[in-house]
Amino acid sequence: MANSGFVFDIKRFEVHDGPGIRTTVFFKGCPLRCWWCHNPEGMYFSESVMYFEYKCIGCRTCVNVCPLDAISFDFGKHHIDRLKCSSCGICCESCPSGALTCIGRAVTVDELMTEIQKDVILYDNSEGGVTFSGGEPLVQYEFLTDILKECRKLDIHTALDTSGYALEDVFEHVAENVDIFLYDLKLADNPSHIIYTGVSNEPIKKNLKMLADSGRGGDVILRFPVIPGITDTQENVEGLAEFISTLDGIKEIDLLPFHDITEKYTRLGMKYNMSVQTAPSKEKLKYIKKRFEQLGLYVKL
Ligand SMILES: C[S@@+](CC[C@H](N)C(=O)[O-])C[C@H]1O[C@@H](n2cnc3c(N)ncnc32)[C@H](O)[C@@H]1O
Ligand code: SF4
Ligand code: SF4
Ligand code: SF4
Repeated sequence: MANSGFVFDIKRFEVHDGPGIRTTVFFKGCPLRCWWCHNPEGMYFSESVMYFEYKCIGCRTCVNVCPLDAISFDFGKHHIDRLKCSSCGICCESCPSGALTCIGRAVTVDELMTEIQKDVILYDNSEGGVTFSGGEPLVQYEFLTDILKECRKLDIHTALDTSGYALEDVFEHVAENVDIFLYDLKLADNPSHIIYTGVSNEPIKKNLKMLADSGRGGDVILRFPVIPGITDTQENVEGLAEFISTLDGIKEIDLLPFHDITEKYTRLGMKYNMSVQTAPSKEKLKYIKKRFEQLGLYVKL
């Protein structure tokens, strides 16, 4: 039994992560590397050091305390050598202005349940609950299962915001304790999926098909990130429509138009692969909406 897990955020009063008012718990770690990911701080399992330039007062405390000499000022500009950094967190603790922040912390099942239970009244009044997102929550499947079981005991509604990328038996085991799934579909073509996310889409399709075949299609809300030039092409939309049409019971797909987060990647010292920084056009969204409506789906935008 996993008594603790690693999370990077807990947001209360969320209204976009499933029905009603919800608390969203963001798990650290993800096996995918989607080019457009707006939560890059969730990709790595270790703590992520974020640097906010506008808060830095240039005191150089961080340079002096770093045990690995990973911080320097190059021509007056703060620099973290990410290859040297071990994410020990000492610089974040010592920074007087909050310019350096360490993202990610361990929480026990009890601590997380205490946090989740703070808003039980709101969940009850709004038919809401708790959503597990990330990163990819399935990576910490033992911890996730423990939390899901606790929520079920207390009759707290649960949603799993997932890429669906997991071994079949792991997915099946976790799914037993989940009320609804916010299940992402990104790219229909496998070679493209590998290029843009780093992994095959086969386990993702298989796990979704398994849910639909077991009569749980009605518990699935599909999510489609509309990424200009990558996922919003006619070829991809047709490919996904073809796959979705083989799934029983699914009634809804939510379109998530691309939004740019270049700044977050800069603060994390990570490379941002997206060359396009604009949202998809209204015409494109209209076309995609119409195409999925033709499958009899309710399309939320
Ligand atoms: C960050 S992911 C976490 C859950 C899970 N790993 C997944 O991919 O579904 C949550 C949602 O954000 C969407 N998303 C990620 N980056 C985005 C971006 N730049 N613009 C719009 N949606 C994005 C994903 O497609 C997914 O539906
Ligand atoms: S987290 Fe630790 S190793 Fe990394 S830069 Fe800060 S002090 Fe140095
Ligand atoms: S300790 Fe904080 S404020 Fe001081 S130089 Fe480092 S990042 Fe800037
Ligand atoms: S699967 Fe989700 S969390 Fe992981 S990189 Fe892709 S969008 Fe980000």
